[in-house]
Amino acid sequence: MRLVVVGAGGRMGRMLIRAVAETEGCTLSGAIEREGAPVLGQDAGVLAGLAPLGVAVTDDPLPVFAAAEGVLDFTTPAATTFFAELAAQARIVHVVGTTGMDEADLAKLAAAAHHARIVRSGNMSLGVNLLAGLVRKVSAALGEDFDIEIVEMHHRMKVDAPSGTALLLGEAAAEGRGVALSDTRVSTRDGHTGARRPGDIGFATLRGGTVVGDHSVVFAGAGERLTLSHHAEDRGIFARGAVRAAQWAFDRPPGLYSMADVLGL
Ligand SMILES: NC(=O)C1=CN([C@@H]2O[C@H](COP(=O)(O)OP(=O)(O)OC[C@H]3O[C@@H](n4cnc5c(N)ncnc54)[C@H](OP(=O)(O)O)[C@@H]3O)[C@@H](O)[C@H]2O)C=CC1
Ligand SMILES: O=C(O)C1=N[C@H](C(=O)O)C[C@H](O)C1
Repeated sequence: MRLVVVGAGGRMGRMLIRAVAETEGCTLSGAIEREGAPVLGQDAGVLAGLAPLGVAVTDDPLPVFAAAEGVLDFTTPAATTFFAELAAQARIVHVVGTTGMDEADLAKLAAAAHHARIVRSGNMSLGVNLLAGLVRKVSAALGEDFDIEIVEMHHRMKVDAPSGTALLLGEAAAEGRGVALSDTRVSTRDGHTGARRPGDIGFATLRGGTVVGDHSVVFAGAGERLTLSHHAEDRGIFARGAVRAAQWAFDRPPGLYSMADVLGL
């Protein structure tokens, strides 16, 4: 499968180039960065710490998308909505790992999915998607006597909060209870907050150092506490998940899919 990596110079972009190069049946057919990026013109393989792959990083996605079968996109919400339109026009698979997208961004992805095969997830790892299933079950089993708090920590460069993974886990917890996360979500607490409202799903965000991604879902009851956690140690888990998602989506009809669909969970 001929795959393009957009945001090629980023932390995930470089991991994605490596994952494509290491996956049998996949080739890197293009690498895109934004206009003016310092890595333009560099060989994508060298950029990712590999031998040269003969693919130069460019800021012109049109000819690159036209010659590809899929695009792996871990960039920014603005870039992802732009690439979604191009991927839909080119009728290629679009794997979206970008987080921090708002309702308007998601509506644009849904529109593009009428023509494109889009796989989107706040976390492309097997472990987190299994964890989401466990959270859904535990949340359903325990009910509202147990308060749910989601704690996440990421590296100091992360720009969005709560993380896409925390929100994915929050959605799973809310589904387990049969409620909407939008009605129960509490993402900030400061000052005299009053007592915790029954049924709230709380989020706490920590940022610092080089943490790849830690998530815990705490179920706190009267006299006991259950915690389900995932610790990402290497960004390779997200990159390999993204390549797997692209291969899975190759022969699917247009639509918006999740990593749970890819993994058959
Ligand atoms: N779903 C998942 O499993 C995972 C999701 N993520 C998410 O992926 C996203 C990226 O994370 P990370 O790699 O750490 O971030 P980085 O900032 O390191 O990488 C993003 C890259 O995209 C580039 N970029 C921005 N705009 C454009 C554009 N218009 N065209 C081409 N390239 C562009 C940036 O360039 P520049 O810096 O020059 O602006 C940068 O190189 C985040 O939203 C993060 O939360 C991360 C890991 C796993
Ligand atoms: O920005 C990151 O680094 C990560 N982002 C994703 C998120 O927002 O959950 C996934 C992973 O935790 C790393």
